[in-house]
Amino acid sequence: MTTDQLIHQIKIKKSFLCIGLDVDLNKIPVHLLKEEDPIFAFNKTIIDATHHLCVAYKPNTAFYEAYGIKGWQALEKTINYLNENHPDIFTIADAKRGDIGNTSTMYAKAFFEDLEFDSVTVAPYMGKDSVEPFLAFENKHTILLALTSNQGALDFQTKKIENQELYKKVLETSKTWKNSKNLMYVVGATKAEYLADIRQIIPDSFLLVPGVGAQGGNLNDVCKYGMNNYIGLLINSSRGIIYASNDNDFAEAAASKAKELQEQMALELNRHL
Ligand SMILES: O=C(O)c1cc(=O)[nH]c(=O)n1[C@@H]1O[C@H](COP(=O)(O)O)[C@@H](O)[C@H]1O
Repeated sequence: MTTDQLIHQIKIKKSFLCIGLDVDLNKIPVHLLKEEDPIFAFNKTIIDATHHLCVAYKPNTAFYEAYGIKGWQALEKTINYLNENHPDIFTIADAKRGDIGNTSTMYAKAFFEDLEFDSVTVAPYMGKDSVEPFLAFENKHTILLALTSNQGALDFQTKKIENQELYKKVLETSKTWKNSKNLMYVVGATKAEYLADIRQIIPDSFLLVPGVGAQGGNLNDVCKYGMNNYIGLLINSSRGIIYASNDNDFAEAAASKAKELQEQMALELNRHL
């Protein structure tokens, strides 16, 4: 999917919500555990109930890898279900990969060619030659970790080297890489106060912003400092939506939480556009 198509979807749906499909078998309704593939059954029901309220889904691959081959099969079924039934929805493999060049190429093939995701999250730590193999794929997006939502983000990302914070160096340097137009960036919703500075360096790029809901990030602050002329935001919530209830009404409860966020986003879009 191209960025223009994503922006078009945001305008149609009045939503820049990304729903995180972080499936934990200890948290899903017990009746689903009787299904042949409980993870896919859960995802399908959540997708059916929420697809009109969001523009993106983000399965975090850890939650699938943890269940071995069955988990990976559930991930494959989930992306196939999305691509067949909702081709207008942007898909993110949250895998946080990145390695020496030939290995990164294989990671990119796994997520872009085999599983056919639109994007993958990538760590910048190994530098240019670890990220460019992902950027080489046409109409696919590499979402680079810039400033993450967790406490440990302060251990390295905000530390200064050569008088500049490391996360700013990541943003600036990555702009010089081949096919950098295919980059988006992760900035945690818990770090909204940094967004004005971030927008100075990357005014036009899309940001994936996780951390509203369970981690306490504020949607209004993120929009105030992070939204640009192309909207430029995908705001993710995982647990706050998919585990709104662990009873028979889990899909309705998820849809209602997603709708709450979508309505706030519609207000922000009205204010901004
Ligand atoms: O790359 C991510 O998506 C990510 C980056 C980050 O800085 N913080 C962060 O929470 N995430 C992911 O976003 C999701 C947040 O989930 P909830 O806290 O349940 O909404 C998880 O899949 C995290 O792995």
